[in-house]
Amino acid sequence: MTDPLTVRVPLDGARAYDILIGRGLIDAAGPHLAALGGRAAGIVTDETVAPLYAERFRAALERHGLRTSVVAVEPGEGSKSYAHYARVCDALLGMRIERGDLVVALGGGVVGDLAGFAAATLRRGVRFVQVPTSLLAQVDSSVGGKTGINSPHGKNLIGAFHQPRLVLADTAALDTLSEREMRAGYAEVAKYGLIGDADFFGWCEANWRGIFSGGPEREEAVAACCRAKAGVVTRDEREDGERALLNLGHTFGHALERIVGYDPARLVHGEGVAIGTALAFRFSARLGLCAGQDAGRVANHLALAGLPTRLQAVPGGPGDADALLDAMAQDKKVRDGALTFILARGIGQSFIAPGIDRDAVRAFLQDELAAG
Ligand SMILES: O=C(O)C(=O)C[C@@H](O)[C@H](O)[C@H](O)COP(=O)(O)O
Repeated sequence: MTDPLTVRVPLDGARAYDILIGRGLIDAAGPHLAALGGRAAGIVTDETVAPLYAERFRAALERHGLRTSVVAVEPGEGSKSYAHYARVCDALLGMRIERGDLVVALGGGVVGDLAGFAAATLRRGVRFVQVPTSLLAQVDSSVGGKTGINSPHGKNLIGAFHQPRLVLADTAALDTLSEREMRAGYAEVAKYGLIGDADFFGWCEANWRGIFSGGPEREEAVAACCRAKAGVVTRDEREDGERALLNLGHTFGHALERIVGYDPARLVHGEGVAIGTALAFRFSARLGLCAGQDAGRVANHLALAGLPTRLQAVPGGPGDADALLDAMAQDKKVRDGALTFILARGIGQSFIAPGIDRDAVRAFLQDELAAG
């Protein structure tokens, strides 16, 4: 393999860590994990990823003296549940994973969030490594230490901040991703441009096909997103301020995921984010904050990449405006009962907008639903 790109997340002292990005890192993982110390690695994965990579990954670690065991959950958001969390914790305990050992997430965002939460709580905290195998996890969820599971009340409502010690993003793993999962991850790539980097969004408009097809644009995009996220997380690790910007599109998106019961046949996270991002821009335009032209440009680009941008695109329907508002009421950004949205003054000019009036949101959603 060629030398991977490295992005540093410069948190305090020993909590700083590297994100390595490149093709072939799954097979080359041994020395990187062995260098962290520990005798054993408890690998958490899912039943789609396991047959593709688990044996190769285990062999790579065992060649470097690590004892390995694997627990695989069902693929999909449904595994971010109390029942699966308990199963994973008990499996890791059954493997005798100690505090000095490693819990490793080998998979997409669901596996990373679930394994990370298990690592955060097992023996009150075991060291954790992310080996993300989806675009979404490589550009976003594997970095920054947000871990957790869903509740019937809403998305990611039970969780902990637990930073990984290392992230290995093997971009060759994306070659086996379905077109749909690739698109879903791309919604988070575009998000980084829309939050604070208009040039990066322009670059995405020109280069997104290369990310999908596995050209050098793929590593460039993963590194650009990780660099942006590393900066935000280092400045505001626990989301007291700026980090909330990373939630662009997520207030609407999480509500949609809850409405479909986290059913991946209807909606996956990135699709919810794509619809939510288009809505956030149209809502900003309606409030007179950003030009309608910008909202149109965002929706056009997401649609060109094959992503949904309208509520009506949710199979089985998105519920009515009140159902959506009800789902949003449990958003973690709610303060004193009022909704906080991430809105935009233009492309690359997102900002945190607290105290958003529910009636304004209801009227907007009703118009969106009526637009057909
Ligand atoms: O890392 C963050 O901070 C994010 O908000 C990134 C999001 O894209 C990601 O989906 C995150 O897991 C959502 O977190 P939540 O706090 O809104 O549940």
